[in-house]
Amino acid sequence: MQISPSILSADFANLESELRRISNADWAHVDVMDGHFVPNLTLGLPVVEALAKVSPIPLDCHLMIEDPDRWAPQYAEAGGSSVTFHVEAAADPRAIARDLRAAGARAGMAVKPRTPFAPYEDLLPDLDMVLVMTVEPGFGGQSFMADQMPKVAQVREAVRRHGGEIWVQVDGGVSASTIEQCAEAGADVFVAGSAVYGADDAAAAVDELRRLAEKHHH
Ligand SMILES: O=C(CO)[C@@H](O)[C@H](O)COP(=O)(O)O
Repeated sequence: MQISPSILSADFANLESELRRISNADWAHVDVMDGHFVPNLTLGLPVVEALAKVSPIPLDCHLMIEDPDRWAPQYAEAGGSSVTFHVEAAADPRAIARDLRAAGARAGMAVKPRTPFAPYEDLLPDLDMVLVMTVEPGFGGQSFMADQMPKVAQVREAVRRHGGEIWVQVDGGVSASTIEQCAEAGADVFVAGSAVYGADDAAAAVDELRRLAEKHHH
């Protein structure tokens, strides 16, 4: 059970100190957006490289970009301990996952809300994490899509059948009022942006999310 606060809702002028506010979290979720795969533009390789040098916790890079086949391994080399690409943008998702592992990162594959998981189940042996988006990617602060919970349960079941340690991550609208249904459905890594960075005490928000998710840990 792990908490990965999204720095999309942090103060981008002070990212080093914003990372220190969440040093009790397991990961710092870094939203890389290219203005093409999603209609928003955030940061890229040089910023990830700089953050990796100062972050007290490992970086969980979520690539919302075109051509992850070309770029994803470079985020591992830049210091991303976990790197997640979108299957919708991938030409050869298995090759990306293998390249990520070869570069020393955990390999994550993300699916947007309208993308089914079943066609990609055979990729599980090459994956360390599946990210089920619970909003349309692109922006923080959107409403949680509870209709994605059956997909979370489906991924959890596939992971159980497959065996091994593959994490199931949820991202988008995760807060104190929605995290329990995610955990109940089978998620074990929780991304939360506005629920953490919008709180006066970000570390306390992380602790509270962890406490709520642990109630449903199975
Ligand atoms: O990837 C994304 C958005 O595309 C997320 O990481 C959001 O940034 C999460 O923000 P909240 O919904 O928790 O505010």
